[in-house]
Amino acid sequence: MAQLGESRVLQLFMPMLDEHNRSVIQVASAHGQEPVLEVGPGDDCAVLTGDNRRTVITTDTLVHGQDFLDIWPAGPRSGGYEVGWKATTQNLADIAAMGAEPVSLFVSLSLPPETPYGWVEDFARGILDSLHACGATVCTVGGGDLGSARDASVTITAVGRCENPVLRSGAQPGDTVALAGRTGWADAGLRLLTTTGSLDSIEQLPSTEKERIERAVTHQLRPVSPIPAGRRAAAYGANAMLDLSDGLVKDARRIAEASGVDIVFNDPAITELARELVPVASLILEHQPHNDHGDSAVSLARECVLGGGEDHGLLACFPAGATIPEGFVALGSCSAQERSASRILCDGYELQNYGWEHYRA
Ligand SMILES: Nc1ncnc2c1ncn2[C@@H]1O[C@H](COP(=O)(O)OP(=O)(O)O)[C@@H](O)[C@H]1O
Ligand SMILES: Cc1ncc(C[n+]2csc(CCOP(=O)(O)OP(=O)(O)O)c2C)c(N)n1
Ligand SMILES: [Mg+2]
Repeated sequence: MAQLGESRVLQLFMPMLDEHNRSVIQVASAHGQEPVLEVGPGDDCAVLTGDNRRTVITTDTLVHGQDFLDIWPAGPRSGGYEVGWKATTQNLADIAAMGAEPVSLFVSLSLPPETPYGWVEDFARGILDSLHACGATVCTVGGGDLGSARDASVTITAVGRCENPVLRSGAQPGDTVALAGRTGWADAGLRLLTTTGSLDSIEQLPSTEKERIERAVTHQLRPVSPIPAGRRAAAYGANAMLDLSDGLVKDARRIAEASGVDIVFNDPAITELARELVPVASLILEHQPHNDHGDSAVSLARECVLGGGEDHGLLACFPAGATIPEGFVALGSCSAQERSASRILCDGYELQNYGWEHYRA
């Protein structure tokens, strides 16, 4: 990067973004939609054209050392491709969680000068491939910024459009609580990447187990959020929704507190979510025998499901008796808040202290 200079670095990946934007605008106009990006990268600002819908905007940052590692202890890397992918998914999920359609991304990238220039090409490819994998079919890249920093970091701002935003505060007693996408897999992947030593040994495992372990690692490095499910939830009348970034219990509590309800998960639904993770948990335990909730693979799989962040599934509350849209699985229901603070329960027990906390000592 230091040898190329800023404008040559931009020239490396801008054609890729311009081509993407042109094809998105073509797809949008073929569907009778107004092209949302009137002026893309290259001027002082992007210009987005309006339609009658509301605009939703969010921003999220990934920092080397805190959110990803260049080389993980178990061997795999988070290069430009993985960082671009993950930053994109994380922002798309927040847009989808409002019941909105992502229409443009703004990408601010700070890199150490010694970063190899291939990194930024991979980064741009990662953004575009995440858009594709998540089903964000009409999302352009409106622009961004390049800078240098000792540690790599990326901040993406995403813009979306919707008719009626689905907030966290609308859940009602009696609502069905349902999940689209996954929970627990990215956390299992993080544990595999950081604590199990080399992953070479998985080559000897039966193919179904090997496939699950690879799936967990992939969910940490390149998470996929079911973006169209957000708009579907809104169309089916969802009262509240958010994306799971910090863990099922912690994020469910955000809906519960904002709405003034309790949330009660069904134990069999949670057990079912954890089932496929049990063999992955076994491998983690071979290398790291203790966890906060006991030391059996079953309890560790459950801990990942309840407390693991970064899968960016969508948790939505649907009115009692409403049809749950395709792609969502019912996990429980909302009930009237019984105490002074909202509670998250499962099978009569209160669930506490699960989830990711940035400033934990
Ligand atoms: N530095 C900040 N300035 C203003 N608002 C912020 C800041 N950091 C977070 N927020 C707001 O606090 C809320 C929670 O943030 P966050 O946990 O990052 O959301 P999410 O998990 O959906 O990405 C969001 O509405 C966000 O806009
Ligand atoms: C090196 C490294 N350490 C720890 C983690 C785990 N981790 C980092 S951030 C996070 C939670 C989600 O991130 P956040 O920025 O809070 O997302 P938001 O809630 O803003 O969408 C988790 C589980 C990681 N991915 N990489
Ligand atoms: Mg969110």
